[in-house]
Amino acid sequence: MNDIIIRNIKSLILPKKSDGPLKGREMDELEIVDQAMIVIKDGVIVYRGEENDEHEASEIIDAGGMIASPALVDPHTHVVHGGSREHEMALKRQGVDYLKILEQGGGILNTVEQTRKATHQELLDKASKNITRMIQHGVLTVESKSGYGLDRENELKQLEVSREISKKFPITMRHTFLGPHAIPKGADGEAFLDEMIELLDEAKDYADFADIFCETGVFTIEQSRRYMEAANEKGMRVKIHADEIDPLGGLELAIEQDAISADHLVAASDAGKSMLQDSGTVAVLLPGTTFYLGKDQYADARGMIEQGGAVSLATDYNPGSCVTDNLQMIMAIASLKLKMTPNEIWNAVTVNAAHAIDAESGTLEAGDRADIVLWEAPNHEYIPYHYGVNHAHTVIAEGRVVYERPGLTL
Ligand SMILES: N=CN[C@@H](CCC(=O)O)C(=O)O
Ligand SMILES: [Zn+2]
Repeated sequence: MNDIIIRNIKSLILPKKSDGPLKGREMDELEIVDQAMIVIKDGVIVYRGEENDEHEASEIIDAGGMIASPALVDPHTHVVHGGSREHEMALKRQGVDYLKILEQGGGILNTVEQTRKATHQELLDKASKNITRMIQHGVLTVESKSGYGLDRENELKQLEVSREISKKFPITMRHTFLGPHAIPKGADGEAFLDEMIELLDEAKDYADFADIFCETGVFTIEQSRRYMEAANEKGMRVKIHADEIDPLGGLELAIEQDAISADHLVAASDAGKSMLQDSGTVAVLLPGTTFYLGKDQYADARGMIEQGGAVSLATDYNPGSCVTDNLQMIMAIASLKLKMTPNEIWNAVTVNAAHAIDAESGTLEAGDRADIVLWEAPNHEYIPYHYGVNHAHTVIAEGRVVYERPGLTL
């Protein structure tokens, strides 16, 4: 006997299973099965496809004509941090630049102060609220970075909290050590980087990946290369915050260092974009950040896809440059500003996002974890179209309903 059958699914959205990320034209392919069902046993998929009468289960969920998909994957977040930075909103609107705020000791460094002050429990309680909202919005796989500690004690504290979240919630997590996220006030960049390279030996017991913020006034290409080489030598797969504001050649460096992902890429060079096709690096685009910083130039998703690259999307949830837990909002911005097609967007927040963090690919094959979302929407194109609201109605983690949208109490 199976545990659960989900019946009466209007359409089932199925990204294509593949060993690597979907690249170029493949990103526009999506299988849609109409009038579908999903059968689950012991938290894994037994069958998904056209509805039939061949299965029995102890529990039947009537999807009532909703659409279903694998749960979403958010492959770039800074969900563990202290404090908040709403006071920066006014500064930014007055035209003060994001990097200028950092240079003056604000921005990331402000969050560093607040994160250092916070206890483990305070960080856990705060991040739990964000994770709860992410789950309510249909996300069951999340990458989480450190980077607001900038010293041994506080970087490891962030990573410990991150690991505790994965025990507390029914989600899959990947943890990333982002020690070189900024240069602490008064510190020497080179000496600080040496410290962070040394810390990799301990961080690798807590984190799956090593990341660095390569940007003007933060870490140079040469420094980023030094860090990535050290991490690779220690057997850690690398990631990089690259070409977010200035075209430094971070994407080329990511590919040279066989990074699992290169993230941001708003100012990536044409040479870098053309190299994506033959690389194992996923371009993780964060258009919510461009939107939130009030900029006009977005990452060239079309150029990357048309040249055969693999593109993914993430919230980049963080307290300064993109304060949203809602990946559906990012799907809308990807449609409006990155000009990605609905199929590309769905692949970018499922299978390609999973490949960007080496997680299960979320294609609902038999044997896969039953992480599923029932969406109150007539079709998959509707979700990026009707923006800014939550379309997730029921979220199922490993075959268990963990969220159901509450109604009004009138
Ligand atoms: N750009 C660098 N790091 C984060 C922002 C962190 C912050 O502003 O607190 C990002 O990915 O956008
Ligand atoms: Zn980031």
